[in-house]
Amino acid sequence: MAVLEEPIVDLQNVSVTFQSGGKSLHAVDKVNLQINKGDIYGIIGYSGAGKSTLVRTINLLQRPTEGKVIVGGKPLLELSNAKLRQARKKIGMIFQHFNLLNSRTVLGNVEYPLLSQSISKADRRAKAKELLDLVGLSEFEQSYPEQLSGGQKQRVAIARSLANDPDILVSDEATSALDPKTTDDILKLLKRLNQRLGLTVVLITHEMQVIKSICQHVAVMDEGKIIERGDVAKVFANPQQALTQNFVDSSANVTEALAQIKADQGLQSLSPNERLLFLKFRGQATKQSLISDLTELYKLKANILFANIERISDTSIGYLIIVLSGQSKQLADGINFLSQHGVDVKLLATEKKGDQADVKTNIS
Ligand SMILES: Nc1ncnc2c1ncn2[C@@H]1O[C@H](COP(=O)(O)OP(=O)(O)OP(=O)(O)O)[C@@H](O)[C@H]1O
Repeated sequence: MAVLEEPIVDLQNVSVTFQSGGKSLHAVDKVNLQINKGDIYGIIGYSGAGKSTLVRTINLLQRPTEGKVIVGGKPLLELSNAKLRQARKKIGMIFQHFNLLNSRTVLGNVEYPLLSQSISKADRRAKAKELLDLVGLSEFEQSYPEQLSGGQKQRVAIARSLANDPDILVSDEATSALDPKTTDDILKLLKRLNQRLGLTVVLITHEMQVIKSICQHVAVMDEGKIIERGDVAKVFANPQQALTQNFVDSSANVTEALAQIKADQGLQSLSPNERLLFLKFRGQATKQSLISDLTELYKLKANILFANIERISDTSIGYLIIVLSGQSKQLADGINFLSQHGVDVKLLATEKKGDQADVKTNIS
């Protein structure tokens, strides 16, 4: 759905400090975050970055130590308990482990949030059935959670989170326990709900694929702070922070390939006229035949150990890990040639000079 220029979530200077063992831990540190109505906003970071703590301030499941939490124009910290309860109903939440009631049927789980509403039993039932239909689980209304797969359980949790017609859905690692195909199905469902119901989705994850597949905007979090944010394609196509770059690299399986190459004994046989290189191509550089130019212009041979392309919106980032071999002057000239053509070149390993034929590596 179209994102409106109207913040539905407005966190101003929000901090959460925990006291443990006589020490203060700044789980969230003076964060400002505005999320517009209709957006699908992803927050990415490694474990412990503060993502859960931050999103839990949106419905005051976690009260901030300082700052303002304004949701739908209302300053939540200033509301009476009754008004806060009403405001919270407009913020649905789903979790990694679904949090379903095992003693209740699927239908019973979806009806549960409506029990405190003053609506008739028939209307409550009709609403729950409608929601189960929306998430594609009508046939399972009399089943119990333990009879369902992980993906189905998450669909029940999504239906339940929609019972009070929320404006915002907060997803706390909702796909982390699911396999890739089921993850994809759940993300598509969230996208469909965003488009059909105009639901604003705020999701946290440690996986870039999740962000790439449905989010319009992203914030990268580290040590309680947002270190980079913006349009998903812009942030990931041109990361300004090393951590953001790490997410892009691991999404392209580069991190894994580097670890494998490091562990590989074949690396030990690098000879003095060989260089192990990590090349990153972006923009124009992905469209040129630079590797074959190395052979023609510098008589160098390139043995490709790993190749991949990460597509982010209309930008491609190419990754190559190669062993380049040739005479040392030409190796230096060839590497220079690549750099001059906009390729990011990292020398991963070279034979160590001296008596021993050890390999010196830069793979981190
Ligand atoms: N109730 C609490 N009391 C004390 N420390 C806490 C509490 N909740 C979270 N923390 C700490 O705050 C920091 C941020 O935790 P948080 O769960 O928000 O991170 P996260 O990015 O969501 O990571 P994860 O994905 O592992 O949950 C961590 O160091 C965590 O141990």
